Amino acid sequence: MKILSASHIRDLDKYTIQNEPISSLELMERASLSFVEWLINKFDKINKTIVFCAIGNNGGDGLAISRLLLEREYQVQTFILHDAKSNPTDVEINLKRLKKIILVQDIYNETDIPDIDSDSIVIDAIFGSGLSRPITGIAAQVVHSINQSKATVVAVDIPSGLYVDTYNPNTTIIEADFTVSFQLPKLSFLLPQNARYVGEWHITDIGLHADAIEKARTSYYYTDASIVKSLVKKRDKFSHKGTFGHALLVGGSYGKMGAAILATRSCLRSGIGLLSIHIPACGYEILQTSAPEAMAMVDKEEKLISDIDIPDLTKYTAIGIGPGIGTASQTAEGFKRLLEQASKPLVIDADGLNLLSEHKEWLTLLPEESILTPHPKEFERLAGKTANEYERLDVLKKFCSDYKVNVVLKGAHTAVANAVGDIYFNSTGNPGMATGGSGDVLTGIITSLVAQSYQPFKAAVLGVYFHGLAGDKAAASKGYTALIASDIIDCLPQAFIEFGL
Ligand SMILES: NC(=O)C1=CN([C@@H]2O[C@H](COP(=O)(O)OP(=O)(O)OC[C@H]3O[C@@H](n4cnc5c(N)ncnc54)[C@H](OP(=O)(O)O)[C@@H]3O)[C@@H](O)[C@H]2O)[C@@H](O)CC1
Ligand SMILES: [K+]
Repeated sequence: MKILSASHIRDLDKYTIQNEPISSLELMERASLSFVEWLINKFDKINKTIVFCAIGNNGGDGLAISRLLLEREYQVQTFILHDAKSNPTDVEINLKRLKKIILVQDIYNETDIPDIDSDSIVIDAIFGSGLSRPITGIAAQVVHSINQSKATVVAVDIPSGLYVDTYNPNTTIIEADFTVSFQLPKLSFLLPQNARYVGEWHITDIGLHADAIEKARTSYYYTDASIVKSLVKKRDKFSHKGTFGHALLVGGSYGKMGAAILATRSCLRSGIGLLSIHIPACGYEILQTSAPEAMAMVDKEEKLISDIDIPDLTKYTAIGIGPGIGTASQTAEGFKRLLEQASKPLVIDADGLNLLSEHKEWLTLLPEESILTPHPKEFERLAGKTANEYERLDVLKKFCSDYKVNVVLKGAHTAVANAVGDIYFNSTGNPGMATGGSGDVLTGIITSLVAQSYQPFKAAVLGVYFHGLAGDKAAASKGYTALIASDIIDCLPQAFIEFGL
């Protein structure tokens, strides 16, 4: 799915009305109906709904939602906040329609704000994607009352006060439990700093013009199943193990062989043809017993990786390095030599990233299109601090462009960025995956996909998606608390099978 800016959404709205047999009023009705259907489906029992509207189109949705709920015999109280401007026509029509059924109560000042019962559902239809400045005045007081209440809050399209795609310095924002958004996810939903405002979010399809969505230019995407389907390559019956590449993984040190093993096992489970592992000598038996499908090469050092003196690097179709290697000076030397010798993109994780942030001058040695997989703290060490997560996206784009690399910035919606400024936010995964070794599993998956000749950025997008999907399948049987990294590997087959792979 594409993620569009507020102005693109406005254009899309206009284009749909001009090019489809639908009026703006009908589109408002369709959006409102999709919201009501979601709400009724979600809550078995609805005691009372309190709908707060302003006079933009988001408020118009609120008025139509009120009517649709009343028609379905739910108890509804509707409040409307006025400002000096006249209402847009569709809002005016919906207000008239609603006033025929119930009394719509005006809010002009603080005394007009109702008490909000804890067992009610508040529907926030104050401001939507047309918010153009921070909320002040009486609207801000309404937002505070809603936030202070114990009621369940469901936002229409976007929590009032939150911008679609830019940073909110002001904090007068609805803290919704749920957000039901129309057609496309909004950039703000994907940034952890907004989680407390957005709550659990859902998208409803309101039939905005598909061609216009297709043509809209954006650098932000939400990696869903349809994107994944368009990227994956099926195996044909004449393929042999040479077709699926030969990966090299460099990992492990004394006490951290587990990281190398996890990456090895996930790489094997992700379709690799052949896999060689370079490990410290102490890891030889561990590796041969826990992953007999892989070929082991040992370092001259017993407990750590030093030389990475690997003959004929060119025979490997991908190289992954980092899991469990530590940051000893001999390892750093070996890592640097690998950077100098490698001509194909590398996949770099964990201690590999720490070595890079300790030696930033090595960033220029990275082969083009390499994939770095930092979590936010590691990224901060590599690229510097940022004031907020919107700014971090800009820094992420610049970093990728400066060094011509791909970065997988890990998080709840992992962001995969490339050198031309595209960012794909992931849709799979769960909090149970924040567990030791999860990152090593991801390194193995991405290395495997690069080795199978997926273009590195696509390999990263797919790897992140399948890692999350396997994690979701693991969580379905193990739950979040008990989930461990090996469970993710165990569920990779199911994740691939879901896409016919
Ligand atoms: N996308 C789609 O296809 C569809 C969209 N639909 C719905 O439309 C919504 C977008 O509607 P919208 O553009 O009318 O914007 P919305 O947020 O309701 O109000 C903006 C109004 O408030 C004003 N205003 C702004 N900030 C303010 C502030 N801080 N304090 C006070 N006033 C402020 C602003 O005025 P101005 O900026 O000109 O001063 C303007 O008058 C969208 O979220 C969705 O719910 C569906 O109905 C159908 C399909
Ligand atoms: K809203």
